[in-house]
Amino acid sequence: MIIDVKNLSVYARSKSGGFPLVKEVNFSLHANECLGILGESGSGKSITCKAVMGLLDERFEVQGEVFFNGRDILKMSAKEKSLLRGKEMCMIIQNPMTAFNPLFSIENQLLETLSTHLHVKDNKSLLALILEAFEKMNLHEGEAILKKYPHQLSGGMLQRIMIALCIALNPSVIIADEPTTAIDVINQVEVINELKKVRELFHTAMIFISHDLSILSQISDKMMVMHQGSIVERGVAKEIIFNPKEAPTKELISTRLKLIEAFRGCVQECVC
Ligand SMILES: Nc1ncnc2c1ncn2[C@@H]1O[C@H](COP(=O)(O)OP(=O)(O)OP(=O)(O)O)[C@@H](O)[C@H]1O
Repeated sequence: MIIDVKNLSVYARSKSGGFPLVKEVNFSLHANECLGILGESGSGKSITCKAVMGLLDERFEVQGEVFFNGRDILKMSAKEKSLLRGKEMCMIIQNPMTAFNPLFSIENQLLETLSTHLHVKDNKSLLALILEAFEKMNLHEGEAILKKYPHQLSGGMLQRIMIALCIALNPSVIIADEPTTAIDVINQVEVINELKKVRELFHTAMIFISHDLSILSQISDKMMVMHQGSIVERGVAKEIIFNPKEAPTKELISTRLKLIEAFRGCVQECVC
C-alpha cells in the first residue's frame, strides 16, 4: 500500500473556532491503482487531496493520519514534505496559472524543479527529458515554449506543461485535480491516454478528481463520492456510475447526465 489515509478531518481555522471542511475520510491506494473522486463543487475533494500532499497551511487544522509508504506525512517536517513532493508525489492542480512563477521563464522553472528532485545537474540531459515529455503532451516546438514566460502561454498549454513536468519526474503517486478543465477536447483525450500509459509503464498510483463521468469511468478502478466533506459512497468506478446507491450520488449523476443530454440537444439543433 502506498497511501493509507485514516480518519482525515480538516477544519478551517476562524476566530469563532474551527469549521469542518473534510470529515473522517478514510481510503487507501496501491501501486498501479487509480482512485477517482466525484463530488459536487465544494464537497471537499481538493482540500482532501491538498491535505494528503501536506499542502495545507496554518489556516487549516488537519487531524488524522496520512501514511505514505508507512510514514505519516502529517508528522513530517516542512523539509521532508517538500522532498517528498515532486520526487514521490506530484499534484496537477486545476488552475495552471497559479502553478508557475510569473517572473521566470518556463525553462528556468522546469530545470529548477527537475534538478532539485532528480539530483541531476546536467541541464542538457534535463532539457532532453523535458522535450521528450513535451512531445508526449502534444507540445511541439518545445524549445520555443521553454523560452516563454507563463503569461505568454494559454491555460491549456500551461496545464499540459504541468502534466509533462509530472511525467518527467516519474513519481510514485500522481494526484490530478480536474486536470483537463483548461484543455480542449482533442488534447483531453491525449492527456488521459498519456496518464493511462504512465500508469501502465511505471505502476504509478493515481488519485483523479473530475466531474466528467466518462473520464472517471475510463481511468479509475475504484471511486469514492464526496458530499459536504464526507465520503457517502465508494466502490468500483463503473458500478457507482451506472448503478449509484446513495441519494447524493444519484442526484449528482442524474444532474450530470441531464447536462450531457441538454448539450447533445443544443448541438443537434445547431447542426440542423
Ligand atoms: N482557503 C480556504 N479557506 C476556507 N475554506 C476553504 C478554503 N478553500 C476551500 N474552502 C472551503 O472548503 C470546502 C471544500 O472545498 P474544496 O475546494 O475541497 O471543494 P471541491 O470539492 O474540490 O470543489 P470544486 O469541485 O469546485 O473544486 C468548500 O466549502 C470551500 O469553500
